[in-house]
This record gives sequence, structure tokens and C-alpha cells, in this order.
Amino acid sequence: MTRSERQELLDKGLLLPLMEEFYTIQGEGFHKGTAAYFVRIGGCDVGCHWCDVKESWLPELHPATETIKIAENAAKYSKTIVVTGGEPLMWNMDPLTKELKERGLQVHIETSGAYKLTGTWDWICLSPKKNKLPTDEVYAQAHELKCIIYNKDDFRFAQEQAAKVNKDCILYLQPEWSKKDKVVPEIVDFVMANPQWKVSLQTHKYLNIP
Ligand SMILES: C[S@@+](CC[C@H](N)C(=O)[O-])C[C@H]1O[C@@H](n2cnc3c(N)ncnc32)[C@H](O)[C@@H]1O
Ligand SMILES: Nc1nc2[nH]cc(C(=O)O)c2c(=O)[nH]1
Ligand code: SF4
Ligand SMILES: [Mg+2]
Repeated sequence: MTRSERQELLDKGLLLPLMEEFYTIQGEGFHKGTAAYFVRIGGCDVGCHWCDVKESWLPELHPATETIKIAENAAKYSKTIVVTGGEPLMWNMDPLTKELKERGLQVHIETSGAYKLTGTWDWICLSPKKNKLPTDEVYAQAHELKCIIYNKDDFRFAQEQAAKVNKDCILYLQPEWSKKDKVVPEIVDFVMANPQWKVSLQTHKYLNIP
């Protein structure tokens, strides 16, 4: 395959830079506690300084993998597939979700929402970032809003984001991992005062699982 042929397949979402895939328990948000197969797609230019998967950022470090093979393999492990990254919406997700849905799977995404919403999703977890705001379409479609709390200004940002999502969207505040000892008490007070919000913890990190 020439470089330009490979690039064309990446542009169409028929190849995807696959960083890693693993069967685990969804640790965060609404589906926490549910067994799921995670597919982590490389590539992200959002640049969160506290990102816990910075190794995902450069797409060229991750092998361009046939989308059908990703779906075929994922189907062997679980009925629930979580597509994450990196930022999966940097790529055309239509082919991957089509292949997964044809296999009868529940398909979830973890996204910052900063790129065009492609793919057919049973569950959209939107985690907005100040550096690169979500598109209007993803605010309208998100099933859960998961705002990361690193400092006090993140409470303001979370409320601003909550005003933009659809009325059925479930609202979560999740402590940034390195700041959890400081921010968890602040999150607890905030949620008791603003009970439309719920707490989300990265429970997989407490369980020492991927
Ligand atoms: C690694 S991101 C990948 C998906 C997408 N780029 C996004 O940010 O939603 C997956 C989830 O982990 C969250 N996350 C990343 N680093 C974190 C950290 N240090 N503490 C808490 N949550 C974190 C993100 O906000 C997002 O909800
Ligand atoms: N167990 C587990 N749950 C998760 N929920 C969201 C994750 C992610 O990195 O997108 C994640 C992850 O990396 N592991
Ligand atoms: S958008 Fe997601 S993957 Fe990208 S830097 Fe932020 S947390 Fe990391
Ligand atoms: Mg993670």
C-alpha cells in the first residue's frame, strides 16, 4: 500500500490507529461496574495537561489497523464496546460503529466532543475541555456529561457546559486523579448543594485494573 492509499483509508475510517484494546470493567460515569471491551484509538490534539493517556496523542505511533478486524476481534470479548482514545472523533467513526452494530453490540464512546460527531452510538459520554469546546451536535446527543475537576474554575466551567447539553443528559463531576485528595471534598459539597449533579470516580484505578 502506498502512503497516499493508506491515508485515504484512514480518512474514510476504514483504517484506524489502534493504540490498545482490553477487556475490563467500565470504571467511570453511568456505566461504571459494567464489563466492557475498550478500543483505544490514537490521536488527540486537545492537549489536557493532566491527561492520563498522553501516549495516545501522536497517531503515527499507533498501527493503522483494519476497522473490520477491530470489530471482529472486539465481538469475541463483550456485548459492550467502549471506543475511547485519544480523541476518537478525530476519525470517521461510521465504519467502526457500523461493523460493531452489525454484530449486535452496544457501542459507547468517550469523547471531548471537539470534532464532528460521526458513528452510531448507544451511549455518548461527553467530557468537554476548555481548550477545544464541543460541537453543538454532541451537546444535543450526549447521554452523560462528565466534567473533570482539577481546580475551582472547573466548577464554573461544568455549570456552563451543563447549560448546553440536552435535558436528559446525566451530569457528573469527576476528580482529576492527581488532585483528588484536594478536590473530592469540594466536589462532595458541590453535589450536596447542587443535587442535579452526581459524583463519578475513576473506580478502575482503585481496583488496579486497566
Ligand atoms: C483519556 S480520555 C479519552 C477520550 C476523550 N479524549 C475525552 O477526553 O473524553 C477518557 C476520559 O478520561 C478522562 N480523564 C483523562 N485524564 C484524566 C485524569 N487525569 N483524571 C480524571 N479523568 C481523566 C477524560 O476527561 C475522559 O472523560
Ligand atoms: N476501566 C476503565 N474505564 C474507563 N472509562 C473511561 C476510560 C477511558 O480511558 O476512556 C477508562 C479506562 O481507561 N479504563
Ligand atoms: S481530550 Fe481526552 S485524550 Fe485528549 S488530552 Fe484531553 S483527556 Fe487526553
Ligand atoms: Mg482511562
